Amino acid sequence: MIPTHELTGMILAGGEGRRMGGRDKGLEPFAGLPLVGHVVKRLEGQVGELLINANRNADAYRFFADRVIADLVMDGAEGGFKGPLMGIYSGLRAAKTPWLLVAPCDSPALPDDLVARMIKGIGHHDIAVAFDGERLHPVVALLRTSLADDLAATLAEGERKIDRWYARHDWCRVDMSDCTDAFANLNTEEEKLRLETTLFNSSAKEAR
Ligand SMILES: Nc1nc2c(ncn2[C@@H]2O[C@H](COP(=O)(O)OP(=O)(O)OP(=O)(O)O)[C@@H](O)[C@H]2O)c(=O)[nH]1
Repeated sequence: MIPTHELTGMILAGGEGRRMGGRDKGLEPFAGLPLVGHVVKRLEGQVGELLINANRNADAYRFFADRVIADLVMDGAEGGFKGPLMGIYSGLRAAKTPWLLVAPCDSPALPDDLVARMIKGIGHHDIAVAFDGERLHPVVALLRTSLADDLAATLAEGERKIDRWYARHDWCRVDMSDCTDAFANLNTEEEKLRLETTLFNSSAKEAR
């Protein structure tokens, strides 16, 4: 089992948010909190250091994390916004622990016991990826930070697909088919409104 002090948490919030009009999705107000705040609640206290990976508004994100990191520049040729695999790489390099747990900023309903499930599910593998019963969620993953050099080489080859990089390694799925709804993510204003209503309704039901 991976102890908390050997695990860094990182919330990916480095995207362009094009489908949200170019807004910084992690800072979008959602059910009373900036979106990223909901994901912070799922991870805090269950990881050692908590990082947020963001390519803008670092000052705003700093409030929510121990450290804010931007995407690394590869060979002086690339800046941010090159996709989430670049964010994962930046996290693998920034983490001071043997393990990194990654979660996206735009999934506010992730399970409260996400960290425990991922730790239990990884067994002796090097990468664990959440599986909702139908699809994999490559940005919900637990990884060995010693994979950073390999990922650097893979990025240098031009690879940007997360699942293709995982497939080169000893990886496993972590079954979360009992909580498919937890992986709802929001990309557009419409999805944001719909999910906000769903979440508010469900908490109202729970309160009764
Ligand atoms: N670090 C980093 N994270 C990214 C990048 N692109 C996407 N992400 C993150 O990956 C997760 C999924 O992102 P998407 O919804 O596919 O992309 P997005 O840029 O947020 O939104 P769109 O531009 O509408 O596709 C989110 O947590 C994003 O913040 C990137 O270039 N760098």
